Amino acid sequence: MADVSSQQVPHPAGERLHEFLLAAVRTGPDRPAVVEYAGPGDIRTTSYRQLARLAEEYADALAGAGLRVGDRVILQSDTSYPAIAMLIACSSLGAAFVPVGPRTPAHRLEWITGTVRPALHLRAEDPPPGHRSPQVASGVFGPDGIRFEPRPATGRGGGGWRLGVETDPAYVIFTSGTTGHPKGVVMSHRGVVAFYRGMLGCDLVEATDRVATTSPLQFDFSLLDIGLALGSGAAVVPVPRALLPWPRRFLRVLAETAATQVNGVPSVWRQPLLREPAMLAELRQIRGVLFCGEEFPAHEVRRLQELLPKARLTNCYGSTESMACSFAEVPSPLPDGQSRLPIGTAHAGAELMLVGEDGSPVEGAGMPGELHLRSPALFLGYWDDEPATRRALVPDPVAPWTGQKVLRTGDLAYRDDRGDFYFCGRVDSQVQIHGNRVELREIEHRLLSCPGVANAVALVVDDPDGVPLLAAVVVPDRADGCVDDAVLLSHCRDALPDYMIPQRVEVVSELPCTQNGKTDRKELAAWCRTAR
Ligand SMILES: Nc1ncnc2c1ncn2[C@@H]1O[C@H](COS(=O)(=O)NC(=O)C[C@H](N)c2cccc(Br)c2)[C@@H](O)[C@H]1O
Repeated sequence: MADVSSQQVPHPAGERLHEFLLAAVRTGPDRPAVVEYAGPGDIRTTSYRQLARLAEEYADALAGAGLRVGDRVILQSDTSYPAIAMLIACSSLGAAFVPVGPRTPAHRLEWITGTVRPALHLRAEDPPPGHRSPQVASGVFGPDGIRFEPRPATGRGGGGWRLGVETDPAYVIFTSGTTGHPKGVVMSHRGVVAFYRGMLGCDLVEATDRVATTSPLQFDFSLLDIGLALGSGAAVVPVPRALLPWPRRFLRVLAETAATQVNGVPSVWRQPLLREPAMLAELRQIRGVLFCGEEFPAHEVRRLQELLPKARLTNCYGSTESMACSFAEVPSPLPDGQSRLPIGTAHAGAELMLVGEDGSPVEGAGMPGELHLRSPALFLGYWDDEPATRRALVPDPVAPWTGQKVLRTGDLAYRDDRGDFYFCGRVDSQVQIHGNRVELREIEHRLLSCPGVANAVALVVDDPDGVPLLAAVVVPDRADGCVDDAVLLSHCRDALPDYMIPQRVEVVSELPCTQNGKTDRKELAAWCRTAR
């Protein structure tokens, strides 16, 4: 029987993902590891011992089917007890898992399959009808084991047997790529565990906590939640994704599972804040809220702080190429007039620095620069894409002669006089409007500060004659769904130069979101081109 919890104590610096995630099985085998909401009044709890046992069962079945170190496994599932056991099993065999959502479009699945050439495609039980690559062995897995269809050939030829090591890929996550094809971010065991160790240094969670995760498995935020909970000896609470759009059902899951920490992108809070504030305020057991992925509008942060005064809000910043890299506690209450949240400084063991357009470090407070990250948690590279990797992992601007590579984030930020960083947009979201350099985020912050506005995006769209113009898409925070354009534009004129005043205002009931819950700016730009 494969022993995934690795009884021998691993070298403290040499842990792989499964050893990190199951370490608590030695100190509290019967403590809850996963708490699942199966319906009103139906809460199912799995202990660390049970999780380790299912992972061992999976690992034995996968090894018996010929899975080897270095193989890739497509893991098509939401976050769940079996999915967590499966990623632990893959890790123990040295196989990299490639998480994809249950409803991944066929062409995307085909692209990913053709790119990573997986040995196996595993789908959670009762999967929705979807794409299957006939040439890839596949199986369905659940709490009772794996059912292979048809059973993959065992003992496949070619390639020698070897031990898995910490520098091997632990997973490959596909993120949207500017080339129109997704890019595979390859993270090693060493990188993930280094990130987890840095995160645990922030003391965000205790062993008695229950960490609700609202992100899909293919978004590495879910892997943060799993590592944060299991690495702390606490429990993971997967919030069923089908319930997320319904605030009352979402909040009921948090209540019935007694979640004490709730993690997710800012947009998961928009509807509960607007439609169920009283129900949210009753969740007094929530002592922590962690969010990441994009800026959380300040007025929504203030509202959340009013409703959950005991909760510690943490703004987590980072990109999939390093999982994340900073965890900043949000001041409570957020000072009046402060519209930006700090992203803080890098977690222990990593360092964020600003680099100017001339490639030299930017030191002074208030001076903008591009964030670069020096860290042991950097990704190995983009799968089979050396040119893209070289653009992301660049020579250390401070000491290029050392050969150390740092991550060029593409994010703009500045330091305050205490040394905390503040995100201020993407390098590529700087646009030129009639020759003027415009930072779209600056316009968005002004729009968001206008009374009656719940959310807003500024973007450049071409008018019918192909001339670029500045558009604002605004979500009202009033039930009547109205926003007075004149008031909005006058509010902008009070603070922005003429060339930054939106030339077009569209009002929508809500903004389109990506699979990961972030505002989908590409979709919005396409919509603006067709609107009117
Ligand atoms: N807290 C912020 N304020 C503002 N802008 C943010 C924040 N966190 C990101 N971003 C933006 O999102 C970009 C990256 O996008 S990404 O690669 O899809 N990854 C993500 O969003 C999620 C990212 N992997 C992540 C973040 C936290 C925890 C985990 Br675990 C994972 C960054 O480069 C930033 O532009």
